[in-house]
Amino acid sequence: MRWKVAILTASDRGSRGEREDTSAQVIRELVEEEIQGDIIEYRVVPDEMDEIMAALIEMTDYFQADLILTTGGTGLAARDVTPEATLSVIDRSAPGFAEAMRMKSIEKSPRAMLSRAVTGIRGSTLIINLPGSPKGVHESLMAIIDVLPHALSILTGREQEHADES
Ligand SMILES: Nc1ncnc2c1ncn2[C@@H]1O[C@H](COP(=O)(O)OP(=O)(O)OP(=O)(O)O)[C@@H](O)[C@H]1O
Ligand SMILES: Nc1nc2c(c(=O)[nH]1)N[C@H]1C(S)=C(S)[C@@H](COP(=O)(O)O)O[C@H]1N2
Repeated sequence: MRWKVAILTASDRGSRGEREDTSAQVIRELVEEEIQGDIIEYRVVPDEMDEIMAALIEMTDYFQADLILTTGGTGLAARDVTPEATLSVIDRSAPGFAEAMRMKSIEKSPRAMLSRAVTGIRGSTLIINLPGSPKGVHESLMAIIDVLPHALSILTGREQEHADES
C-alpha cells in the first residue's frame, strides 16, 4: 500500500473560490514525485477553527490518512488559527518537523519565522502545517521530505510499496 496523503487548505479567499489553489498543487506534485504518495482527500476550508478541526478529524479517523499536509493560516494575522486547530486534535506533539522547516526556511527568507506551524500525531496520522504561499510550501516541504518515509514507516508499522508491486 502506498502512503495515503490528505491535503487541507485553510484560506478564506480559497474557500470563496477567489484564488487558484496553487499551494495545494505544489504539495500534490512533491508528494507524488518525492515520496510516491497517493492524495486520497483534498479540501479547502475558511480560516475557522471548527472547520479546520472537523476536516482534520475526518481525514484521520474516517479516511485514515497516513499524512495530512495543511497549507495556510499559520501566520500572525487574527484569523490565522491552523496551529491552534491542529493542537486541539493531536494526541502527541512531533515538533522536530516544524523546527526543521523553520530552520531551513529562515536561511532563504527571514520571514519564515512568522510561521507558527506545528506538527503532531493523531492516532497513527502525522499532521504537518505548511505556510500558505506556494514558495513557502515548497521550501518547507523540501526541508523534511527525505525523512518523511522513515517517519511514516515507524508511525504506521508499514513500508511504502514500490511502484512495481501491486
Ligand atoms: N492556497 C494558496 N494558493 C496560492 N497562493 C496562496 C495560497 N495561500 C496563500 N497564497 C499566497 O500567499 C500570500 C500570503 O498568504 P496569506 O495566508 O496571507 O493569504 P491571504 O490571501 O491574506 O489570506 P487567505 O488565504 O486566508 O484568504 C497570499 O497573498 C497569496 O499570494
Ligand atoms: N519557507 C518559507 N516559509 C515561510 C515563508 C516563505 O516565503 N518561505 N513565508 C512566511 C510568511 S511571509 C508568513 S506570513 C508565514 C505564515 O503564512 P500563512 O499565514 O500563509 O500560513 O509563513 C512564512 N513561512
